[in-house]
Amino acid sequence: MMLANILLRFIKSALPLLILYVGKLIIDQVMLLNNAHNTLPHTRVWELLGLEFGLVILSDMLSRGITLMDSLLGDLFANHTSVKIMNHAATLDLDQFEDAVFYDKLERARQQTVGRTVLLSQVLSQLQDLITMGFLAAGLMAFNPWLILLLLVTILPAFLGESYFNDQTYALSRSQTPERRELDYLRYLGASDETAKEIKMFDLSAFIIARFKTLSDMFYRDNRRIVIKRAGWGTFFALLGSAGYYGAYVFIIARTIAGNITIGELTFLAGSFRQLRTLLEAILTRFTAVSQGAVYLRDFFEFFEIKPRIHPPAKPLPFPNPVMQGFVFEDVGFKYIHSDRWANRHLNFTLFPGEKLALVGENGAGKTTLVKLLSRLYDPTEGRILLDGHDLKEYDLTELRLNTGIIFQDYLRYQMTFSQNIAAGNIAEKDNIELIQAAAKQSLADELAQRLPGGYGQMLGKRFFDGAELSGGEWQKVAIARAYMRDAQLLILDEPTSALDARAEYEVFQRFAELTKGRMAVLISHRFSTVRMADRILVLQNGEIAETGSHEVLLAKGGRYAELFNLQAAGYK
Ligand SMILES: Nc1ncnc2c1ncn2[C@@H]1O[C@H](COP(=O)(O)OP(=O)(O)OP(=O)(O)O)[C@@H](O)[C@H]1O
Repeated sequence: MMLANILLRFIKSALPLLILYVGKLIIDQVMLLNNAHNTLPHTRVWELLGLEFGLVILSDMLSRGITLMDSLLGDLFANHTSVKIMNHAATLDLDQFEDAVFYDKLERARQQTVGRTVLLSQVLSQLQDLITMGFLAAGLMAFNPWLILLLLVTILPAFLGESYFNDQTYALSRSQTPERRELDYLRYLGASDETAKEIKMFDLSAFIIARFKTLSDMFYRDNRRIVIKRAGWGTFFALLGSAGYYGAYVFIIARTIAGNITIGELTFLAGSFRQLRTLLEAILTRFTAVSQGAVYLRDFFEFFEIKPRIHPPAKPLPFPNPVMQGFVFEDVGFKYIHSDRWANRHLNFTLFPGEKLALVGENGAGKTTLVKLLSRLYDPTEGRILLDGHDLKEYDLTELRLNTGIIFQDYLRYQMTFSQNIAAGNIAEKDNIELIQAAAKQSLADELAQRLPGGYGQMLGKRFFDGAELSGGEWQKVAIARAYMRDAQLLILDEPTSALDARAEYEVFQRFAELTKGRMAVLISHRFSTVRMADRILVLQNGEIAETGSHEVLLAKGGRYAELFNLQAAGYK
């Protein structure tokens, strides 16, 4: 399609000169026939007119074909780049997403797919117009080369001016990316199904709108400065261009009056000149758009230059099945990107095959961070994690993920069907309805599906038509089912039961214990009724392990665990 587009444009670029030249022949012929003494037949002039008509029709048809291909190519380009961005984003690490600089890049790259679809056709049009100009200029050149020079000298400042202002606009918009992100966020806060409840209750809309207005006014003021300057200089340069054009026109007319050239040549030259000027203007305007597009394209490529830091080894070890020795943490420490604080430090423990481990500790103690390290969402800043005697980094990442079932406290509520929400735990099995139902039974989500009008095909969430909204605990049951979708050797539940009622939580964990028999499991919970079911408990404090042992041992010890346990127990007495 691209090649056909180029070919059509190339053919079309020769037509203006041809049409003008045939026009010149027609006028010269008419002048000849007008001569009173002439007795020549009229056929030639009609032939020429027919030829011109044919050329104009051809030019029209070529234009249609080019527009059609531009629009098809533009759509393909937009789809292709969106997919490329999503694919690349999928390869990147979790901590890269948690970085504001990265987010800005992603945001700017994303904008390219929407805003730059016409770039391709603009570049091609630019080439086409340049070739047309080349043809026209060759015609002019035959007459007087100085005219071309005059035209160039008067038009050049405009090019330079435009490219200067492009850089300015780009620099400004680049510096505004964080604020633009905030603007988008405010727009979302101000009008979205997820935020409406709180915004209404706390009456925050005036506050949000005021902030939005402050930011958008600031953008307006910054942009206005450049736009006004650009308009001023643009007008001046355009005047210069027109002066050059009319200077040349005066010259041609003078020569015609003096009888040095024919009327046909006058129309040809004046026509070439007018077209050259129109073309130059078009090229100039497009030059702004193309060079703006080109500088923005840099963001696009910058995004693709970001490479993930966590990658699979060249020769990965096969994932052990079954795991024989378990996971060993050797003095593991971890700091989040841009943070000076250790979120985890000096972690030394083993997760044995078949063991149920519970992590307890106050908010921010480092429990979630520990399981993210265990599932290799992050690599340790210091120390290492071994699986069956080999560093976790030596295993294939995909296999490791497949062998780890993890449900986070901030799991996603997919605005998809009930069964898709469960299948998210192992999307390869999305059509395996038996497996989905079995997983739902384990997590108590099955009863819920029976009550929904659409059953397993019921759309969940409020975003799409006919979606059913679930309660917090109901969503959790659906999310927990995801953990049972894969035959993972390590299951991690990071507090996904906090919204379950007491009976449901008890049942969920009973089943969890049964189902994970022989497999490794890590539970994070603030409810000691749940925690005490674990074989062993790690008590985390400020990112480090303060105590470890079974519920009974830790209670008898009378340390931190006993203190937290008694605090909670006292509330129930
Ligand atoms: N993505 C992140 N970027 C930077 N710092 C983080 C990030 N996530 C957590 N932290 C910091 O790391 C520390 C440990 O957080 P973590 O989420 O592991 O705690 P937690 O024990 O799971 O807490 P909670 O009981 O509240 O879930 C906290 O002080 C937190 O501020």
